Amino acid sequence: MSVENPLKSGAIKLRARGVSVHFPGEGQPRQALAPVDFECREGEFLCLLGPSGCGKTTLLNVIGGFLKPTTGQVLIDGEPVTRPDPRRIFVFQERGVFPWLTVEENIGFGLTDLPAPERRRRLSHYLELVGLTGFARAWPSELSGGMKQRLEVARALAVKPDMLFLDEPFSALDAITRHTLRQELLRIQAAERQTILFVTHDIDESVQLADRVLVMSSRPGRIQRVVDIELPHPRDLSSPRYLQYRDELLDELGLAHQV
Ligand SMILES: Nc1ncnc2c1ncn2[C@@H]1O[C@H](COP(=O)(O)OP(=O)(O)OP(=O)(O)O)[C@@H](O)[C@H]1O
Repeated sequence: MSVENPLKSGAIKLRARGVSVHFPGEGQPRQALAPVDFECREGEFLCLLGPSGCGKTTLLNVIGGFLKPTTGQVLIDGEPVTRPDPRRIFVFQERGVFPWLTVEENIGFGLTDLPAPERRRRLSHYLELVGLTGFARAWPSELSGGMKQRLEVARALAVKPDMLFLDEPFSALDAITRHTLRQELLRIQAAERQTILFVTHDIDESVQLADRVLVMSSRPGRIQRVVDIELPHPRDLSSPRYLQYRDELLDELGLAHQV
């Protein structure tokens, strides 16, 4: 079945052109990222998929303005990225929430400039969106790992970022929680129409979530292939088309037919 992807004609939000990164090494600099070129459209869910050490985080750091590339540039809304921008929010696996603030204080952290009624409205909207209503006054230490991760997503969304970057946000969680949070992220994205760049080394995660998967290979990291996942949501994880995409990506990463 072929599903026309409306994102294919949307405006380009992010454009990476010839982005490469060398880190200083013993002797000569080590190339972590070969020149990469890609685009991400408004409202798209793009996954960067690749093995450990292929440069996914390095690329994300360049896109976020935390790291200057050795060559090339990243443009967001046509503007070169030169430094971190509070309109673009990162969610990392280990970054965690602020343990000294309650759930609602965590979500409200970036909202202090808003008038009180709007702040209250956002707090209750995002508490509800991530299923934490009833835990507003709880401390992070009273939450499970999955709830903390939902809190982190709520905190990121509450400031209404124009892009969301997620670096393996669910990888420390158990398989069931991970699966649930992926569903929730998709539900939230459908409601909020966020543009999302999601880093993962999990093939299933990428097929379950992405509109497009950029498959990366290592040493130096490069974009090996771009795969459009033309499946409607919610995705049936046992459908022949789903399994076909999964096999295709396994094959692409050289993991097919291994025992
Ligand atoms: N600050 C740094 N200095 C030197 N080398 C670095 C630095 N950061 C990353 N590297 C190297 O760059 C390469 C890519 O690392 P990166 O963390 O981007 O990979 P990754 O794909 O995100 O890996 P993982 O999935 O394990 O998080 C690795 O070989 C790593 O050792």
